[in-house]
Amino acid sequence: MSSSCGSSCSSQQGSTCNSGDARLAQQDLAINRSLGKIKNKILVMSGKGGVGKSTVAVNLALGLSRLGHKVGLMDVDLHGPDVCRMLSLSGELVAASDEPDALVEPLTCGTMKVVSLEYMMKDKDDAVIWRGPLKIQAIRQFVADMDWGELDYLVVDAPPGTGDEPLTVAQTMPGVQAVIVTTPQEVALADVRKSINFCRTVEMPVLGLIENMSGFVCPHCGKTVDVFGAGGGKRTAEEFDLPFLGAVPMDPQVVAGGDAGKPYLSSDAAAPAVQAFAAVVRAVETRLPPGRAIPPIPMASAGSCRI
Ligand SMILES: Nc1ncnc2c1ncn2[C@@H]1O[C@H](COP(=O)(O)OP(=O)(O)OP(=O)(O)O)[C@@H](O)[C@H]1O
Repeated sequence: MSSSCGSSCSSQQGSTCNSGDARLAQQDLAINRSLGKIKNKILVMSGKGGVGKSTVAVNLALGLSRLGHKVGLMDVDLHGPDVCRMLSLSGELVAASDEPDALVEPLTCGTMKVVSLEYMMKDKDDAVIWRGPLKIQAIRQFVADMDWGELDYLVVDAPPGTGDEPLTVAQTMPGVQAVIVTTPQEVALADVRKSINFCRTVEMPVLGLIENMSGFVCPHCGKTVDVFGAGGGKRTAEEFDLPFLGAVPMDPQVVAGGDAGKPYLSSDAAAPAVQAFAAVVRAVETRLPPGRAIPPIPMASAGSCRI
């Protein structure tokens, strides 16, 4: 971490650097302690915006928790933090005690622990104009200061692209694996290839690809209309020799659910997209088994949510 000081520190700056280094080293310890209790970390990312990454992150976390796993969900998408809105989750993040180094309790939604960088903003409608180092520090602090407890899965929702947020997650969370979300059209697939190359560069394994908005199943005749084409996600997965975790069709209920703060997995279980999401959740569970499953303990909800 001393590299952040540069080599031209004056002696006075040097002492600032040293105290900064000590603080970072202490934070590293806290991060390691926090992550040591988390069995699997999943970063949900996409090359392109609006492909359904937050929708996938929320429903994947919810699906895994419904299978009886202990799940945490962390939203590090500072520019469009949607996770709490999608869960109708409100409440305050509070420290467990008055001690200066007390851990902060995440919000709870059913048995899920949820944290969003949204809580770093004074006004939730403010635009975030943060430079890289501030974002990096905020994410590190969110990992270090949260009382995640023991988790089978921590699902992290990152903003689109390969910027500071996914890079910080990849560098801060050893063992984290990427789930890459795409839509079937070629422009989205071109960006997915960049995401795959990013994962290779930072040596983050790719757990698999998901093709979202993969056709629209007509509720009247049951016929599938390939609005954005179909099969591109699977082809890209094959091209890069990566697992394909499944294709989720378009369903207007996904939008309605997201806007109403009711996660899609809670809608009609017979809907093709609900079944497709459930299959994706099972594919993730199979490829990334939780190890020794810890029976879920229902937690008192610190906020309110609609799952
Ligand atoms: N399978 C689907 N069928 C219909 N609508 C969907 C589907 N998946 C996502 N959506 C809708 O598409 C919009 C974008 O989804 P979402 O916010 O999850 O994307 P994102 O990739 O996280 O966006 P951003 O780049 O802004 O972070 C939302 O209105 C969401 O409800």
